[in-house]
Amino acid sequence: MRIAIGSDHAGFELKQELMKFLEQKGYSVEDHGTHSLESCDYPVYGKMVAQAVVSGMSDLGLLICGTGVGISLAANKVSGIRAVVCSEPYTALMSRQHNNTNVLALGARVVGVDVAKMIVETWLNASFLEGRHAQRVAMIENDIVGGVK
Ligand SMILES: O=C(CO)[C@H](O)[C@H](O)COP(=O)(O)O
Repeated sequence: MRIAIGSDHAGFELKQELMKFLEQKGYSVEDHGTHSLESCDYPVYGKMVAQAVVSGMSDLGLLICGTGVGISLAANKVSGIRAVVCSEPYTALMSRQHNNTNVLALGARVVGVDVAKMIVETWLNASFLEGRHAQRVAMIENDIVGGVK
């Protein structure tokens, strides 16, 4: 599986840790930056990783900023992206099973390295349950709720 990863300066150190973790587990990781602790703008990395996923270059995306919020908002602006911010594994699991999320965002100022690894592993090992959830995700994708677009 190919994973696109990106962060701003606040998420840089956690990104480096998670890249090592994922590579050790045999994932192919594409690093979209940032590449240092120098202050930078999270929307740039959110968009790059989102585009890698919707283009099919990567299967899933992993994003990290201080809280995970800004970078997930940026990713969710790209059509076809369903990004979730998680700070515990249960939401990560459900977001794959029920919402078919394709980007996971983490807050490096919120979760420690070990919890982050647990969240990432849970998310990657889960899969979409389809059934009733497919119809609901389609409503989001097509922006149709109650027949109103
Ligand atoms: O969490 C974030 C966005 O949601 C950013 O990482 C955070 O806003 C960066 O802050 P600063 O420039 O003060 O390091």
